[in-house]
Amino acid sequence: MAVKAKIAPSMLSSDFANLATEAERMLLCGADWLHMDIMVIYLFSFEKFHLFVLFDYVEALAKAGASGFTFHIEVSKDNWRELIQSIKTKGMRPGVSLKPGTPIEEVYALVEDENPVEMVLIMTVEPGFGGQKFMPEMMDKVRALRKKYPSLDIEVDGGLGPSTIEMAASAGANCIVAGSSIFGAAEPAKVIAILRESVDKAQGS
Ligand SMILES: O=C(CO)[C@@H](O)[C@H](O)COP(=O)(O)O
Ligand SMILES: [Fe+2]
Repeated sequence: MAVKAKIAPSMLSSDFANLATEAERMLLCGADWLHMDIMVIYLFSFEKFHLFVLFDYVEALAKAGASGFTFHIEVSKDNWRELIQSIKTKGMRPGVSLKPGTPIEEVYALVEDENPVEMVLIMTVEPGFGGQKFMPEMMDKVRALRKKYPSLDIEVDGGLGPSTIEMAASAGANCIVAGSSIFGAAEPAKVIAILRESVDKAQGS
């Protein structure tokens, strides 16, 4: 079953002093979603972090009008069921993300649960900052996931642009996060169109 292309400019590469204007500009350029990374530096214990802070963010993001909330499996191993439920209760789409070193098998339970995530985000760089090099070896994870779940939204994030999109799209990714390749382009609309065409072609739509 073909899945729809979703192109999501990563606001981490935008002009932070003009976020609203940048967001509007991306939507006018054809973006489907806006991708916001939230990185929390915590100075207390890991357990306290995931018990209190993560759920506070669900509340805050819902209030701010987010349509989806994707959490990292690495910090949610013990409470992902409650997290998915609270994201859905707040009217957002739940997604799970995994870092390059995390095996893809770790998210299968979340996709197959009776109250499942609706998207899996495969990081194609180490989380942290924009402008890093795409990791092609992550495409094995994308292929494995697409083979198992033909209609799942599979997102990739990190180093995506016109020179790497073929690898991601042909492996089966349909949701594409791109920061520097879009915000650094003279014509962002063209880059968004190239990313979309590549996904559409691979999906046969
Ligand atoms: O989550 C992250 C980085 O941690 C990303 O969303 C980057 O912001 C993507 O930027 P590019 O690699 O596309 O420049
Ligand atoms: Fe990101």
